[in-house]
Amino acid sequence: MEEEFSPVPCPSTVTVRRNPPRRARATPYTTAAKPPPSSNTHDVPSFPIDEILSIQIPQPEPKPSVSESLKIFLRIKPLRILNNKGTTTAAAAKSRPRNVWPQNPSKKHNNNIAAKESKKEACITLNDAYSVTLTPPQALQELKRSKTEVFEGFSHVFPPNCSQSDVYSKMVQPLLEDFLKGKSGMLAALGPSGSGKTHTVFGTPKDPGVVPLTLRQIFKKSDESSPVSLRSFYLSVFEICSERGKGEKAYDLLGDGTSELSVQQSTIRGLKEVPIRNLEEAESLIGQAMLKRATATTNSNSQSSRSQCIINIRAAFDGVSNETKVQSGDAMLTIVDLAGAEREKRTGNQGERLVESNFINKTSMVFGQCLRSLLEYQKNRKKGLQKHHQNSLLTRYLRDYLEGKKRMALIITVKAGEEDYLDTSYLLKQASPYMKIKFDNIEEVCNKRQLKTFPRVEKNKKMKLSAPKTSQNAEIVAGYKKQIADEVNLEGKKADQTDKPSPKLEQASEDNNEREHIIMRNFAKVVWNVLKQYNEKLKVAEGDICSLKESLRNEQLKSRELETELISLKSSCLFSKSGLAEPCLPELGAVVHGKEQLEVDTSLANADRNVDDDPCDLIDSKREVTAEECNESPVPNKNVVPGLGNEEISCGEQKCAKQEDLCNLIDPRGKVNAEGCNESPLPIKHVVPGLGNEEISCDDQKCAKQDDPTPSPEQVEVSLINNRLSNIQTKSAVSRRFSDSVKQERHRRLLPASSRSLAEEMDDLDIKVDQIEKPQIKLAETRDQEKSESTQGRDIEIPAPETEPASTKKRRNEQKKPRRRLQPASSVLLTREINTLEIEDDVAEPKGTRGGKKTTVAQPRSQGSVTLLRLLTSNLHL
Ligand SMILES: Nc1ncnc2c1ncn2[C@@H]1O[C@H](COP(=O)(O)OP(=O)(O)OP(=O)(O)O)[C@@H](O)[C@H]1O
Repeated sequence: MEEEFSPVPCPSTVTVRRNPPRRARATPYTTAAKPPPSSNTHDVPSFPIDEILSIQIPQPEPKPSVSESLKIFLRIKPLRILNNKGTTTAAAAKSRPRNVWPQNPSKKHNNNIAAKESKKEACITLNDAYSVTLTPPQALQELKRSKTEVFEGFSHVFPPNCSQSDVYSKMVQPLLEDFLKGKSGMLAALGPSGSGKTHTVFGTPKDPGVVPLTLRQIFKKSDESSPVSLRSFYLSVFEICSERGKGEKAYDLLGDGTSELSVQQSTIRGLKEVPIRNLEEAESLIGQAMLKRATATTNSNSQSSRSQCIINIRAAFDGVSNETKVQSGDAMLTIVDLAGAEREKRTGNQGERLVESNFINKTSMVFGQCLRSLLEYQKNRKKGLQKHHQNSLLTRYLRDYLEGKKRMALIITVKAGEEDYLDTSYLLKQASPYMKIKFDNIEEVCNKRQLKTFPRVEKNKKMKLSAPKTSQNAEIVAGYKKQIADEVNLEGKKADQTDKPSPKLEQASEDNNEREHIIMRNFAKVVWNVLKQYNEKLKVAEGDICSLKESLRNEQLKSRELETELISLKSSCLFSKSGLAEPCLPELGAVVHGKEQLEVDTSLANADRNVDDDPCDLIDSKREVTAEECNESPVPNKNVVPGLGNEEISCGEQKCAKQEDLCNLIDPRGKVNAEGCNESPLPIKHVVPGLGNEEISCDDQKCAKQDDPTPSPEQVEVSLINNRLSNIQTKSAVSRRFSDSVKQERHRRLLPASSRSLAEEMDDLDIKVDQIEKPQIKLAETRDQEKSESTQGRDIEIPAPETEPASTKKRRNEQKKPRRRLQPASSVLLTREINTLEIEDDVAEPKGTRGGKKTTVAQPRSQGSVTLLRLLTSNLHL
């Protein structure tokens, strides 16, 4: 047991397959056959648009036009015909003259003919249902004028012993089926006189022919298919004969009276179309027509037809389908019994009968010409169709059939006797090529404009001679007839309460399904094409989007590179700035300038707080400003520390001490402006590198006052400091109390002789410079002088420090561009002397211990200086 549960030893090597074998993606075709798994119902596959778009829809092949050959039937007349008694008699002997003329006078002669006919052999034998063999008589064979021929290709060959029903079922039944479906058709009987055309078409009461059997079948089907028939049948019969060889005339065989029809062009007017409601009425009308037809007794036929007889059976579909709501049309079934061509020798016709015979032969000839022309036209359509139909009234009436536009059938009746060999041979040779005639199935085209809404009324007066036009209306709507018939059948079935649908109904539903299928297929094709076009456009748009994205990415890279380059340039320029170099770029300079301005503002704000706290400290912190005011000139002892907010530009320790001592005195009058500095004859310029307002000149302050009478906090602060310091200076004191001229005079008096000359020179320079300066500055000076004078004897109120906008300050700084002025050497010496004098004066004053180191330079003070100092001191205390 332990061995069974022992762990399986690990293999020495393990093969891990990382990528399992992949299978090809299943196509819709492969997946369609498999049932969808029930477990993956939530996994909706992606729409296989690619596969669908790749499918090529096969284009439907054009339907070949439905065409059929001309059907030609052959019926062989029996040599011997059974009589009513059941005995066999010769066909010729059986013929009983009815309209006796010309009658054979000798009864004996007829008996001889019958005897001869019984002894003769047949010239035509039936090979099969579609071919016959024609054998010439022995006499002709000996003369070698003719030989045995085989004629084949018939639709059907009716043997001599065939019945009328056989002929009907094989020949007429298909036509009748199409006729009931709404397709018109025509059947014509051709053959020599006495061959049995009339017998085939009409028959006898005991052996009815095609027409009676058709009528029977029509009413039989009508009764069976639709109890409430929506179809109406009409019958019209007329004949075309010659009138004494002068022309053709049409007679209505169903009319009364003269029954002559008016023929205009191809239209027969006055033809009576009798509605037939049942078989009895129809047979009665047919019998009436047969009695009126012109016949005559010839040697070939005791009751030979002397006219072309046309029977029309029209079916009118007047009902309306409940489903399709379309109206029906008509169909026409035309049966023609032609007069038999006859040879003069055989018929023995003379006189008027001979004229009739010529007319009959001519009509038969034109009929044959039309068929041959149609055959040639179908073989070579470039040749054109010969209009032989215009040569006879009958062919004009049957034009559409003879031009192959409608379907027709021919039955050739022949006699099988040896003496009939020539007639039969001639006819078969003529008719054999007709078997190649094709009829296009153009009748199935439905023209809805010709549909009729209500049942037709009887049309007896007018009838168009052109049969195609008459029947076209009915044939165009053939498709709808079928639907109506199906609807009728459906109603009939409903009445019978039978669940099983009729074949017609199924056919109708199949037709509807086929139609819907065709519509949906065409619609799918259109949608398919649209989808393909959209797919192509979508691909193009995606390509554009990709290119735009690529260009955008490139632009972003370029922008980043430019930014990096700009930053490097800024950094390099900042380094250059730190080395007291000008900014490399204006923007960078502006940035640096703004930064410096911000630093200055910050420092000034701090100074404001210091001033508020202790004006003396303010003086200390801003001492360099005062030093600049006083020692902007290239004085050797001037110390400039650029870049520091509290750069100390000290004129000497004793000066600072003096400032500290005098701060309390200056404070109440702290509003004294610093323009006093400029009032000195020396143009003093103050430059403090590293500050936003590096150069603070008294001239600039004056300009600022002109622009803005309300001093900014910084201005007030700086001016306060400067004034305080300048009050210490003798020069400043003097300048506050005297005008320029007085000041100059005082300078002259105070300065030594050597310095006085220099001072005069400096005055000249100053005057020249002042003349160059703007008038505003002069006005400001004047105003400041007045203000300074007005401040005498009253306290100066220091306005509360206000925050000056940075923009205003910047503008003012921009306007107050520092103007460097070169000073001559004499001016330098004079300034130095003045400073020395001031320092000496200051030193002479008693000083406190505050302010740091004190300069202990002891120089002898002149009397004038002492007086001046006293005067200044006394004035300050006023
Ligand atoms: N198949 C047949 N069976 C029995 N009798 C026939 C047959 N064919 C013709 N007959 C008879 O032959 C005779 C002549 O026939 P029919 O009148 O039909 O000839 P036809 O071709 O019409 O001649 P026509 O052109 O002169 O009018 C008729 O009496 C007819 O009954």
